[in-house]
Amino acid sequence: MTLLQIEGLSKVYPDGTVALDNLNLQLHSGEFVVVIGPSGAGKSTLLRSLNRMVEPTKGHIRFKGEETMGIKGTKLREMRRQMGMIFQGYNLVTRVSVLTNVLHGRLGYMSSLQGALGLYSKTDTEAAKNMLQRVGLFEQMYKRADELSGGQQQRVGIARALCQQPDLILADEPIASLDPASSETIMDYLYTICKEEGIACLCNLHQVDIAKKYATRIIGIHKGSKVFDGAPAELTDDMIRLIYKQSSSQEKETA
Ligand SMILES: Nc1ncnc2c1ncn2[C@@H]1O[C@H](COP(=O)(O)OP(=O)(O)OP(=O)(O)O)[C@@H](O)[C@H]1O
Repeated sequence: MTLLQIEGLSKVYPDGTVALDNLNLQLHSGEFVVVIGPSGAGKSTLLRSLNRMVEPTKGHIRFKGEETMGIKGTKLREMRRQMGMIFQGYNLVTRVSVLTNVLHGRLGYMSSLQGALGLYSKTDTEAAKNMLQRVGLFEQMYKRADELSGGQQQRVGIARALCQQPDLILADEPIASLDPASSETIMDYLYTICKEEGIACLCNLHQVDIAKKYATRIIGIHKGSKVFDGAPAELTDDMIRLIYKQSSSQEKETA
Protein backbone atom coordinates (compact mmCIF):
# COMPACT_ATOMS: atom_id res chain seq x y z
CA MET A 1 0.00 0.00 0.00
CA THR A 2 1.26 3.50 -0.82
CA LEU A 3 1.75 5.32 2.48
CA LEU A 4 3.32 8.49 1.21
CA GLN A 5 3.21 10.10 -2.20
CA ILE A 6 5.40 13.15 -2.70
CA GLU A 7 5.07 15.07 -5.96
CA GLY A 8 6.99 18.11 -7.15
CA LEU A 9 8.09 19.03 -3.63
CA SER A 10 10.14 22.22 -3.45
CA LYS A 11 11.40 24.28 -0.55
CA VAL A 12 12.98 27.68 -0.98
CA TYR A 13 14.03 29.24 2.34
CA PRO A 14 13.39 32.97 2.83
CA ASP A 15 17.04 33.78 2.03
CA GLY A 16 16.59 32.20 -1.42
CA THR A 17 18.29 28.85 -0.68
CA VAL A 18 16.70 26.12 -2.77
CA ALA A 19 16.76 23.13 -0.40
CA LEU A 20 14.33 20.88 -2.31
CA ASP A 21 13.85 21.13 -6.04
CA ASN A 22 10.80 19.41 -7.53
CA LEU A 23 11.30 16.14 -5.67
CA ASN A 24 9.13 13.08 -6.28
CA LEU A 25 9.07 10.08 -3.97
CA GLN A 26 6.78 7.23 -3.03
CA LEU A 27 6.93 5.25 0.18
CA HIS A 28 5.06 2.03 0.84
CA SER A 29 3.85 0.62 4.15
CA GLY A 30 6.54 -1.26 6.05
CA GLU A 31 9.48 -0.06 3.92
CA PHE A 32 12.75 0.93 5.58
CA VAL A 33 14.07 3.63 3.28
CA VAL A 34 17.36 5.39 3.87
CA VAL A 35 18.07 8.83 2.39
CA ILE A 36 21.71 9.63 1.69
CA GLY A 37 23.40 12.67 0.25
CA PRO A 38 26.09 15.23 0.99
CA SER A 39 25.78 17.84 3.69
CA GLY A 40 23.29 20.48 2.59
CA ALA A 41 21.63 18.21 0.00
CA GLY A 42 18.21 18.73 1.59
CA LYS A 43 17.74 15.52 3.62
CA SER A 44 16.57 17.23 6.83
CA THR A 45 14.40 19.64 4.89
CA LEU A 46 12.72 16.69 3.20
CA LEU A 47 11.90 14.92 6.49
CA ARG A 48 10.79 18.13 8.19
CA SER A 49 8.57 19.05 5.23
CA LEU A 50 6.68 15.79 5.69
CA ASN A 51 5.54 16.59 9.23
CA ARG A 52 5.49 20.32 8.42
CA MET A 53 8.15 21.36 10.88
CA VAL A 54 9.26 23.07 7.67
CA GLU A 55 6.61 24.63 5.44
CA PRO A 56 7.19 23.45 1.86
CA THR A 57 7.02 26.07 -0.88
CA LYS A 58 5.34 23.95 -3.55
CA GLY A 59 4.18 20.44 -4.35
CA HIS A 60 1.93 17.71 -3.02
CA ILE A 61 2.35 15.37 -0.07
CA ARG A 62 -0.30 12.68 0.24
CA PHE A 63 -0.18 10.64 3.43
CA LYS A 64 -2.45 7.59 3.52
CA GLY A 65 -4.20 8.99 0.45
CA GLU A 66 -4.93 12.44 1.94
CA GLU A 67 -3.35 15.70 0.82
CA THR A 68 -1.46 17.20 3.75
CA MET A 69 -0.20 20.42 2.15
CA GLY A 70 -1.93 23.35 3.76
CA ILE A 71 -3.72 21.40 6.51
CA LYS A 72 -3.90 23.14 9.87
CA GLY A 73 -5.21 22.74 13.42
CA THR A 74 -6.72 19.39 14.41
CA LYS A 75 -5.98 17.79 11.03
CA LEU A 76 -2.30 18.73 11.26
CA ARG A 77 -2.13 17.43 14.84
CA GLU A 78 -3.76 14.14 13.79
CA MET A 79 -1.31 13.74 10.92
CA ARG A 80 1.70 14.52 13.12
CA ARG A 81 0.84 11.88 15.69
CA GLN A 82 0.93 9.28 12.92
CA MET A 83 4.52 10.30 12.13
CA GLY A 84 7.04 9.67 14.90
CA MET A 85 10.25 11.69 14.70
CA ILE A 86 13.71 10.69 15.89
CA PHE A 87 16.34 13.43 16.08
CA GLN A 88 20.12 13.48 15.89
CA GLY A 89 20.28 15.31 19.26
CA TYR A 90 17.59 13.04 20.85
CA ASN A 91 15.37 16.04 21.84
CA LEU A 92 14.53 14.59 25.26
CA VAL A 93 13.39 16.65 28.23
CA THR A 94 16.53 15.94 30.21
CA ARG A 95 15.31 16.95 33.69
CA VAL A 96 12.41 14.46 33.75
CA SER A 97 12.42 10.66 33.92
CA VAL A 98 13.02 8.28 31.07
CA LEU A 99 9.45 6.98 31.46
CA THR A 100 7.95 10.48 31.27
CA ASN A 101 9.92 11.14 28.10
CA VAL A 102 8.46 8.03 26.50
CA LEU A 103 4.98 9.05 27.65
CA HIS A 104 5.45 12.34 25.80
CA GLY A 105 4.80 10.23 22.70
CA ARG A 106 1.17 10.09 23.84
CA LEU A 107 0.69 13.88 24.09
CA GLY A 108 -0.79 14.08 20.58
CA TYR A 109 -3.68 11.91 21.80
CA MET A 110 -4.47 14.02 24.89
CA SER A 111 -6.04 17.41 25.55
CA SER A 112 -3.60 20.25 26.33
CA LEU A 113 -4.78 20.27 29.96
CA GLN A 114 -4.36 16.51 30.41
CA GLY A 115 -0.91 16.81 28.84
CA ALA A 116 0.15 19.75 30.99
CA LEU A 117 -0.93 17.91 34.14
CA GLY A 118 0.73 14.68 32.99
CA LEU A 119 -2.52 12.71 33.33
CA TYR A 120 -1.43 9.65 31.39
CA SER A 121 -3.79 6.68 31.44
CA LYS A 122 -2.82 3.34 32.95
CA THR A 123 -2.89 1.84 29.43
CA ASP A 124 -0.48 4.51 28.14
CA THR A 125 1.85 3.99 31.10
CA GLU A 126 1.87 0.23 30.57
CA ALA A 127 2.52 0.73 26.83
CA ALA A 128 5.42 3.11 27.59
CA LYS A 129 6.96 0.60 30.03
CA ASN A 130 6.57 -2.12 27.43
CA MET A 131 8.41 0.05 24.89
CA LEU A 132 11.22 0.62 27.37
CA GLN A 133 11.44 -3.14 27.85
CA ARG A 134 11.76 -3.57 24.09
CA VAL A 135 14.63 -1.11 23.82
CA GLY A 136 16.36 -2.67 26.83
CA LEU A 137 15.82 0.24 29.24
CA PHE A 138 13.17 -1.13 31.62
CA GLU A 139 15.56 -0.95 34.57
CA GLN A 140 16.37 2.70 33.83
CA MET A 141 12.81 4.03 33.58
CA TYR A 142 12.88 6.20 36.73
CA LYS A 143 16.29 7.74 36.03
CA ARG A 144 16.49 11.30 34.77
CA ALA A 145 17.01 11.27 31.01
CA ASP A 146 20.34 13.11 31.31
CA GLU A 147 21.76 10.30 33.46
CA LEU A 148 21.79 8.03 30.39
CA SER A 149 24.51 7.66 27.77
CA GLY A 150 23.95 9.07 24.26
CA GLY A 151 23.07 5.65 22.86
CA GLN A 152 20.62 5.03 25.70
CA GLN A 153 19.06 8.46 25.19
CA GLN A 154 18.50 7.65 21.54
CA ARG A 155 16.81 4.38 22.59
CA VAL A 156 14.45 6.55 24.68
CA GLY A 157 13.89 8.64 21.53
CA ILE A 158 12.95 5.48 19.63
CA ALA A 159 10.60 4.33 22.43
CA ARG A 160 8.94 7.77 22.50
CA ALA A 161 8.38 7.75 18.73
CA LEU A 162 6.94 4.21 18.90
CA CYS A 163 4.66 5.15 21.79
CA GLN A 164 2.82 7.39 19.31
CA GLN A 165 1.79 4.21 17.46
CA PRO A 166 2.83 5.86 14.19
CA ASP A 167 2.51 4.51 10.65
CA LEU A 168 5.75 6.22 9.71
CA ILE A 169 8.94 7.07 11.55
CA LEU A 170 11.08 9.96 10.35
CA ALA A 171 14.61 9.48 11.66
CA ASP A 172 16.88 12.47 11.01
CA GLU A 173 20.47 11.26 11.29
CA PRO A 174 19.69 9.18 14.40
CA ILE A 175 23.28 7.94 14.79
CA ALA A 176 25.25 11.04 13.82
CA SER A 177 26.26 11.74 17.45
CA LEU A 178 27.11 8.14 18.38
CA ASP A 179 30.17 5.88 18.31
CA PRO A 180 30.16 2.92 15.87
CA ALA A 181 29.06 0.31 18.45
CA SER A 182 26.16 2.44 19.77
CA SER A 183 25.23 3.31 16.18
CA GLU A 184 24.84 -0.35 15.33
CA THR A 185 22.72 -0.98 18.44
CA ILE A 186 20.42 1.93 17.55
CA MET A 187 20.03 0.83 13.93
CA ASP A 188 19.33 -2.75 15.07
CA TYR A 189 16.57 -1.59 17.44
CA LEU A 190 15.08 0.82 14.93
CA TYR A 191 15.09 -1.68 12.08
CA THR A 192 13.83 -4.64 14.12
CA ILE A 193 10.99 -2.83 15.87
CA CYS A 194 9.80 -1.12 12.67
CA LYS A 195 9.78 -4.52 10.96
CA GLU A 196 7.94 -6.23 13.82
CA GLU A 197 5.34 -3.47 14.08
CA GLY A 198 4.96 -2.98 10.31
CA ILE A 199 5.98 0.68 10.62
CA ALA A 200 7.57 2.38 7.62
CA CYS A 201 10.76 4.33 8.26
CA LEU A 202 12.39 7.14 6.33
CA CYS A 203 15.86 7.57 7.77
CA ASN A 204 18.54 10.12 6.87
CA LEU A 205 22.06 8.77 7.18
CA HIS A 206 25.55 9.93 6.34
CA GLN A 207 27.07 6.45 6.47
CA VAL A 208 26.64 4.68 3.13
CA ASP A 209 27.78 1.31 4.53
CA ILE A 210 25.08 1.41 7.21
CA ALA A 211 22.49 2.55 4.66
CA LYS A 212 23.35 -0.49 2.53
CA LYS A 213 23.15 -2.83 5.53
CA TYR A 214 19.67 -1.84 6.73
CA ALA A 215 17.75 -0.19 3.89
CA THR A 216 15.15 -2.00 1.84
CA ARG A 217 15.53 0.94 -0.57
CA ILE A 218 17.97 3.83 -0.80
CA ILE A 219 17.23 7.35 -2.02
CA GLY A 220 20.16 9.53 -3.08
CA ILE A 221 19.67 13.29 -2.94
CA HIS A 222 21.94 15.87 -4.53
CA LYS A 223 21.21 19.61 -4.37
CA GLY A 224 17.56 19.07 -3.46
CA SER A 225 16.84 16.60 -6.27
CA LYS A 226 16.51 12.84 -6.21
CA VAL A 227 19.34 11.31 -8.23
CA PHE A 228 19.02 7.68 -7.10
CA ASP A 229 16.12 5.50 -6.01
CA GLY A 230 16.81 1.79 -5.87
CA ALA A 231 17.80 -1.33 -3.99
CA PRO A 232 21.02 -1.26 -1.92
CA ALA A 233 22.62 -3.69 -4.40
CA GLU A 234 22.04 -1.19 -7.22
CA LEU A 235 23.98 1.55 -5.43
CA THR A 236 27.28 1.25 -7.30
CA ASP A 237 30.49 3.12 -6.47
CA ASP A 238 29.90 5.33 -9.55
CA MET A 239 26.44 6.19 -8.28
CA ILE A 240 27.81 7.01 -4.82
CA ARG A 241 30.33 9.35 -6.46
CA LEU A 242 27.50 11.03 -8.41
CA ILE A 243 25.38 11.52 -5.27
CA TYR A 244 28.30 12.96 -3.31
CA LYS A 245 29.93 14.91 -6.14
CA GLN A 246 30.75 18.45 -5.08
CA SER A 247 29.62 21.56 -6.87
CA SER A 248 32.48 23.69 -8.18
CA SER A 249 31.88 26.29 -5.41
CA GLN A 250 32.12 23.55 -2.73
CA GLU A 251 35.29 22.23 -4.36
CA LYS A 252 36.80 25.71 -4.08
CA GLU A 253 35.74 25.93 -0.40
CA THR A 254 37.34 22.60 0.50
CA ALA A 255 40.46 23.04 -1.70
N1 LIG B 1 16.27 27.71 8.06
C1 LIG B 1 17.03 27.77 6.97
N2 LIG B 1 17.20 28.95 6.31
C2 LIG B 1 17.97 29.03 5.19
N3 LIG B 1 18.59 27.95 4.64
C3 LIG B 1 18.44 26.77 5.24
C4 LIG B 1 17.66 26.62 6.44
N4 LIG B 1 17.71 25.30 6.81
C5 LIG B 1 18.48 24.69 5.89
N5 LIG B 1 18.92 25.56 4.95
C6 LIG B 1 19.76 25.28 3.78
O1 LIG B 1 19.04 24.37 2.96
C7 LIG B 1 19.94 23.42 2.36
C8 LIG B 1 19.52 22.03 2.77
O2 LIG B 1 19.72 21.90 4.18
P1 LIG B 1 19.38 20.54 4.95
O3 LIG B 1 19.64 20.78 6.39
O4 LIG B 1 18.04 20.09 4.56
O5 LIG B 1 20.47 19.55 4.33
P2 LIG B 1 20.96 18.13 4.83
O6 LIG B 1 21.13 17.29 3.62
O7 LIG B 1 20.06 17.63 5.90
O8 LIG B 1 22.40 18.51 5.43
P3 LIG B 1 23.20 17.82 6.67
O9 LIG B 1 23.50 16.44 6.21
O10 LIG B 1 24.41 18.68 6.79
O11 LIG B 1 22.30 17.89 7.86
C9 LIG B 1 21.33 23.82 2.84
O12 LIG B 1 21.91 24.66 1.86
C10 LIG B 1 21.07 24.60 4.12
O13 LIG B 1 22.09 25.55 4.36
